[in-house]
Amino acid sequence: MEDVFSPLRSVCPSLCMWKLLPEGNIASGKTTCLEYFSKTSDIEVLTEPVSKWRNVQGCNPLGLMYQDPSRWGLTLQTYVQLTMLDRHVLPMSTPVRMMERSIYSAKYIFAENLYKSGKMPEVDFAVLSEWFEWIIKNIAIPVDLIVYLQTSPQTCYERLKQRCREEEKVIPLEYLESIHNLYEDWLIHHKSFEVPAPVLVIPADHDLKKMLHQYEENREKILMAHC
Ligand SMILES: Nc1ncnc2c1ncn2[C@@H]1O[C@H](COP(=O)(O)OP(=O)(O)O)[C@@H](O)[C@H]1O
Ligand SMILES: Cc1cn([C@H]2C[C@H](O)[C@@H](COP(=O)(O)O)O2)c(=O)[nH]c1=O
Repeated sequence: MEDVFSPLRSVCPSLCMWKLLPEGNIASGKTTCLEYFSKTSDIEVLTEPVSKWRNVQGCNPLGLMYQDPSRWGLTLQTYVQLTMLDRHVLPMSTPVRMMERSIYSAKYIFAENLYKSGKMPEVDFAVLSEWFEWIIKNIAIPVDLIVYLQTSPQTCYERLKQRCREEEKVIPLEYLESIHNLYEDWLIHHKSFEVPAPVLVIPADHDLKKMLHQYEENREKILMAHC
């Protein structure tokens, strides 16, 4: 797709090409956040390709992974990595892009969790890791801001049950606690992996009304802080 802003960018190189990633635990409210900002003009919103993860050529790697993580974890995570990369490299057609999660959280949070919990065999993790390292070394994946929706695992557990996605019915609270801890170590405590962009933390245990209020309060920081 043609980059419609390229003539202007030669005059002003920093011209508002702003890529931000809402990140957070499962059912923390990322999609709801994206839906809210999608009403703003000149923003492109890329939701997570969960429908692909639930149906690739008639197969459901997400469902298979939750049923038998040791057998299907690599299958799912390989496909998540591919579909995330595909989204990262899409040419931008608006000055601001919000992309739900990233190739980074797929690896640093979900693949890591499978491996650390003993559910991904070492060889699977090694192969996935080599793919990941090759990608981030050879393909530019620019990110300007991470918006971390910080929730308690308990809140996510309640929202997850309310959303009631068939594949996720087997998820226990402990799984959300592990994902939460990995996110906190990565984005808050800086204890695990390199963080690819500055992080804006938004407390996200609140009801929808308060969340929308917080999004408005942070609108400038979220959308255009660099311009
Ligand atoms: N602030 C909120 N308070 C209560 N329920 C919420 C809130 N934000 C989202 N939800 C609900 O929680 C569920 C998960 O939200 P969603 O935006 O899909 O999360 P994510 O995309 O992070 O998985 C949905 O049913 C959604 O309607
Ligand atoms: C990135 C990623 C996601 N998943 C799983 C976790 C959830 O069940 C869905 C995503 O839904 P959400 O409501 O947007 O959190 O996909 C995974 O297993 N591995 C991954 O890398």
